Amino acid sequence: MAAASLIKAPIGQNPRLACQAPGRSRGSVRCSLSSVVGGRSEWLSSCAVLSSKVAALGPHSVNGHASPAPAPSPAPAPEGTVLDLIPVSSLTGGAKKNLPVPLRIADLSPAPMHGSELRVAYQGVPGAYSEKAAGKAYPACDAIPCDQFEVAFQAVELWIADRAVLPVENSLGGSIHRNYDLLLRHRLHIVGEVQLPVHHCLLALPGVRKESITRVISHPQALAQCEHTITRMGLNVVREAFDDTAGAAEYIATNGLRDTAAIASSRAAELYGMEVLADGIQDDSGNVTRFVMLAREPIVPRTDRPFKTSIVFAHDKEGTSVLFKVLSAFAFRDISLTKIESRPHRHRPIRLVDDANRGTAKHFEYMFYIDFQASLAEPRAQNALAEVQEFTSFLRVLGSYPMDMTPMTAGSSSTVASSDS
Ligand SMILES: O=C(O)C(=O)C[C@]1(C(=O)O)C=C[C@@H](O)C=C1
Repeated sequence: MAAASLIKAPIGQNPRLACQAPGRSRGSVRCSLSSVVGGRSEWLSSCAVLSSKVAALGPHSVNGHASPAPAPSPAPAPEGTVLDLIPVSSLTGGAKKNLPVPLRIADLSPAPMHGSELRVAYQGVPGAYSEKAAGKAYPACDAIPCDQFEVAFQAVELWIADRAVLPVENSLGGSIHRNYDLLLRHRLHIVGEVQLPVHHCLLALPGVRKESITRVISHPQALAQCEHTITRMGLNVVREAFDDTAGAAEYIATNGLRDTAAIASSRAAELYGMEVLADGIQDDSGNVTRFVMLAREPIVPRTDRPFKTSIVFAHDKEGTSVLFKVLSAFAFRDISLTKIESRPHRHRPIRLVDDANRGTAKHFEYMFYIDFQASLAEPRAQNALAEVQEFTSFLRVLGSYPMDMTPMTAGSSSTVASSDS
């Protein structure tokens, strides 16, 4: 992929949740990104800050999506007024409206809302693959577009959304590292996974011919997934990264760009009045992206269907030798791993070896992410984790959730791999 420059996504027809600089909020959620970085106590206090910001927004909807957290509070009655003396049951009509509504069991339950009421945050604008993944994970949900992955996490934390559906890996482009980092920085739980066949199209404004295109814009993952096909098509183009695939199509349409094409879905073509110049341009017809479903509460792990468990761990002294020990804890119990990923440890970026090691070499410390095929309800998984805990200085279970068992044929999109909806 050619070096990519990031185009600032325009604020187009699609309202979406956005992170904005303080003081620039226009009906969207403002959030302090730096405040959510750090340890647990920092995280908790930052939640309080973010929650109070949402409360300060009042009972209005956010980009058209009602937020239940800051419910309209009744005007407080002055102490010792007549309201204190009248039994509630004897009040009718308007007077009753001013009294607090009793909490119901449903208000206390962390269980998700059902059916069309479930609000699901995704990154991108309508027509993005993430929107389709949200619909596959939670049919008939109210899908909430967010301009960044971080915003989707915060939308769930702040009760603006009930779930987030975010991509973590693709069969051609590999891992979406940003979401691995965010999983660690936030306290959401993985409650399901969904695999989506991704079928890319080359879109341009109506009447534009391939020969007049000098630039192709899209999400970096989509550019990577179509890299060879675009080259093979003989297009003499620069490739530039954009926030999301559908956003790239929208940008071309909004600005009337006749020298630029977007890699996006056929649904994005319909939504933004674009023409499909080429269909199925992903380098492999079996191109699949795996998304995870995130919630504020974990689901109860079960053993009556195939489950997957995702963990992240680190060790502050032994470095990568701990990896060998951890892998053996799973191997001895016949537990298969489906994914292993490493990310640099933020707070220990580079360590110079000391004199005793007589070297000048530098190395990084890593956080390791592992997905294994077992439910946390299984004793073998519990025993493996108990052993892993002995070897590691940090261990967190990101979630134990039903596996998406959809057969991976291009175009298939039937299974919902979640037991929480
Ligand atoms: O840009 C989009 O349409 C997205 O939903 C994002 C995304 C990704 O992040 O990988 C999702 C699926 C495809 O792999 C390409 C892009």
